[in-house]
Amino acid sequence: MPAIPATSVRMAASAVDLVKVYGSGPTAVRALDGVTVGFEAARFTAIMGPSGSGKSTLMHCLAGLDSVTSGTVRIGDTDLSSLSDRELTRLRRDRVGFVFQAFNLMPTLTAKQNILLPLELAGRKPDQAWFTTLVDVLGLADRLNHRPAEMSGGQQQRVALARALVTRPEVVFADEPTGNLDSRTGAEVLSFLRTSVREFGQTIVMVTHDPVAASYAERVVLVADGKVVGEIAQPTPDSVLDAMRKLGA
Ligand SMILES: Nc1ncnc2c1ncn2[C@@H]1O[C@H](COP(=O)(O)OP(=O)(O)OP(=O)(O)O)[C@@H](O)[C@H]1O
Repeated sequence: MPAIPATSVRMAASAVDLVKVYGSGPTAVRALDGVTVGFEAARFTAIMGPSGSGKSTLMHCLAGLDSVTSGTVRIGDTDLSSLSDRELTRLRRDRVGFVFQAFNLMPTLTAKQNILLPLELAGRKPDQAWFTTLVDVLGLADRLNHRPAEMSGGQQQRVALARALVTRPEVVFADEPTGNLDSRTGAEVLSFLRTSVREFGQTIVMVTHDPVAASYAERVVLVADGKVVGEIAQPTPDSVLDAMRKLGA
């Protein structure tokens, strides 16, 4: 059997020479200026950088939520530019999960209905054991029949996490998932994200401004002026803060 080279790690999401320009002419903004970066499967990576550096744009392009000006984006081995709009919609639905700062739950649906919505839209049957695991680990068992307005912010974000993971997506993109939470509730959400990577092999890519939140990740990718300018392995709040200060953030 041929040996697998030590360098062959599986990328859940990647970009090569990614450029994103908003607008045209003198007012054009080069939000991403040639980004090449990979996000390994079953790893928890944070993206950090000063305000306006291109973090959200990078994540939106990786997730197929925004078009790219040039360069290549892949989810797994799939080049997003090779997909029709319909195929892209299906890829986002079936292979990617999203968590946003504003929980984006459907107000008229119960927690359970919100969690199961992605499967419903895909016409897929829930894996009952996986659903129960998610609900238990997230402590949502006694909230399943509540509507979002009847839940705290932390509970709503836990429902959003369950919804993002229920399809077992190849990668979950989280945009400031703790931005609207107090620090204790935020820590619970971050601990769950870490658990989902360690115990369930989930891949997480998270944009954050918070060095403490970033320290839950295994790796921090630093972005400045639309470029990847460095990374930190096994980040701590101090090492992240230090790197951010050097970027002038
Ligand atoms: N839809 C848009 N149209 C025009 N310019 C945009 C658009 N979206 C983002 N930009 C610009 O692209 C650049 C990068 O924005 P982006 O939101 O990706 O940065 P960010 O690092 O996520 O910022 P923040 O930390 O403040 O959320 C900024 O200069 C921003 O003003």
